[in-house]
Amino acid sequence: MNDVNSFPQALTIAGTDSGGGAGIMADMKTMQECGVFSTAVVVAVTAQNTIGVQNFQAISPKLISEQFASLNDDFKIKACKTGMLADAEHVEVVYDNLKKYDFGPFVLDPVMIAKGGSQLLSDEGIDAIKNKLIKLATLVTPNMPEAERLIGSKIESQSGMLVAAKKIQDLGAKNVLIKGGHGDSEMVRDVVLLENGESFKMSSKRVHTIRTHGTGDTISSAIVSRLALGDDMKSAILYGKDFVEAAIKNTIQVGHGHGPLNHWAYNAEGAFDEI
Ligand SMILES: Nc1ncnc2c1ncn2[C@@H]1O[C@H](COP(=O)(O)OP(=O)(O)OP(=O)(O)O)[C@@H](O)[C@H]1O
Ligand SMILES: Cc1ncc(CO)c(N)n1
Repeated sequence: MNDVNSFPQALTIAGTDSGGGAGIMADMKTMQECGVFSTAVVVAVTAQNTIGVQNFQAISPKLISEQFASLNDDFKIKACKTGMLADAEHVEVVYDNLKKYDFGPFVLDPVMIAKGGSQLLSDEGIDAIKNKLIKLATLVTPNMPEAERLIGSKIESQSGMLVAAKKIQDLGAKNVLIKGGHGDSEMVRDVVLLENGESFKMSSKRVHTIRTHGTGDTISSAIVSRLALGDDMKSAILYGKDFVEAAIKNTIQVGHGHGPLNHWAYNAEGAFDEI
């Protein structure tokens, strides 16, 4: 008999972006391009575009748990990630559900503030991630301000990024990727610390563009996709970096502000040169 769940399936647990460039929308577009079937637990709905977040509302914890149960009843999720979680109550309900079900390796993207400056997670929510949810994480992927918030101090240098990664690992995450997209240095540097103690950096030339909406969602979703396909953590992270780099470099002209990435680009590099 055919196994109804033989096709690789991944899950994003996050907020929607009506503008299509970040959150669940960026996650599902990325997973689609990476060749996995994507599913979603909606934690919050934002009214958002490339200019900013105009409003958001979190979904009731009951309905969030019902979404988890629906997925568990019918799918075989091979890897999952979280994005925008809104507040402490919602971090807690996600924690409870991730403890309850086996959805494979868990990538925690500790989304705190959108590119336009809006706060997408309350201070209590940040504490709940730091004290609880992070302990379930196979990989955590903070950007620089998020990493600083998690460790409670400034990161001043590249060696400081590795020290910070170690402190974040000590909070309970198995593997740590600190993303270096923020700032204006000519080179963008991400730092990785793996479960076995191996560390490495991923460097690329900064693309001078304001069209960087959803970079973090995109790299974490590409990593989750590769984990769902069976990659080891290091290969999945290296793939994620290549995927997001192509998506940033091959700009598409959409929206008036922090425009979305080109999620087709990795699979079609060169095809967008004339657009
Ligand atoms: N301008 C850029 N040029 C090249 N690479 C970039 C640029 N901005 C971000 N990146 C890369 O994109 C990935 C995501 O990094 P970033 O620090 O932007 O995450 P983020 O702040 O979580 O994103 P967001 O909150 O918008 O989703 C990293 O691999 C980073 O190196
Ligand atoms: C819903 C949502 N999730 C994440 C981000 C961060 O990219 C955003 N701007 N909006």
